[in-house]
Amino acid sequence: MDRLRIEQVAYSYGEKAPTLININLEIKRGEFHCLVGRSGCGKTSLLNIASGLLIPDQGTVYINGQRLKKPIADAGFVFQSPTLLEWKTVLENILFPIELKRKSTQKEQERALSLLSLMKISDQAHQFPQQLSGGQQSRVAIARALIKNPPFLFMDEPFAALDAITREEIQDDLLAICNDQNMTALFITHDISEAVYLSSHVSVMGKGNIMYNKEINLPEPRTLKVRYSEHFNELSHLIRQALEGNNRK
Ligand SMILES: Nc1ncnc2c1ncn2[C@@H]1O[C@H](COP(=O)(O)OP(=O)(O)OP(=O)(O)O)[C@@H](O)[C@H]1O
Repeated sequence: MDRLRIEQVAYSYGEKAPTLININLEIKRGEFHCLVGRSGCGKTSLLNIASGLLIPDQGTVYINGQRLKKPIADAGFVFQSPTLLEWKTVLENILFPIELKRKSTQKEQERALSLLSLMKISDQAHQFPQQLSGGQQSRVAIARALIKNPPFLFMDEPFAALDAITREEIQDDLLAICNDQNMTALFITHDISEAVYLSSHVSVMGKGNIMYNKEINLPEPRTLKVRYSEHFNELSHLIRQALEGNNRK
């Protein structure tokens, strides 16, 4: 069972005041967990600790009960900027995490093609990144993160640069893949609606701490109807209040 548990984690950059003070968080297999919080409160630092890119000064991160001491093997990452290799085609970019170490197999190439199809960019397979729109580039970055069928997906504001409609479409496609593959995801966003729509759980961070946790018990699959429902608005309002510090866990 792929499960991530963060226990009493603290972290400081050098001599600076602590960035993370006392973080406790559990993400079970198949959960989609969003982190929201004001700029500079420590979301990226927490994601880096959760994925093993940073090692905490105090406390422990457990993966399936084992203490995490290095980056999680084969975790998928997507960042705000798609960071694609300009001299490689879309298909080559998606296969790159494999080709970095060895030649990809026929099965892996088929998986890349099926991810292209799921991400609705099959027609762009042999194009280069600069020939794609921002939304298409984000889709390539997601497909690349998924090529090794990772148990964990870490995403740091991956859709921040996209227009509202493109963003909603990619959210639906991402959710379909995560549900299909029972992926465990940690996702950072500044957008409350995005957090509520995608998540099974939302955590609101204050400065260095998690101030509020909310299970998002909206119906699955998430649809346009869910997005405009009264319950969706109530949940968004609760998160908003928590961000303003008016709502404690
Ligand atoms: N490599 C670093 N060296 C020193 N300080 C850092 C480093 N990375 C982050 N910080 C500091 O840690 C604090 C939290 O930064 P972090 O990027 O984790 O916040 P965030 O909530 O993700 O912000 P944003 O929403 O703006 O991306 C900030 O005060 C930042 O200046």
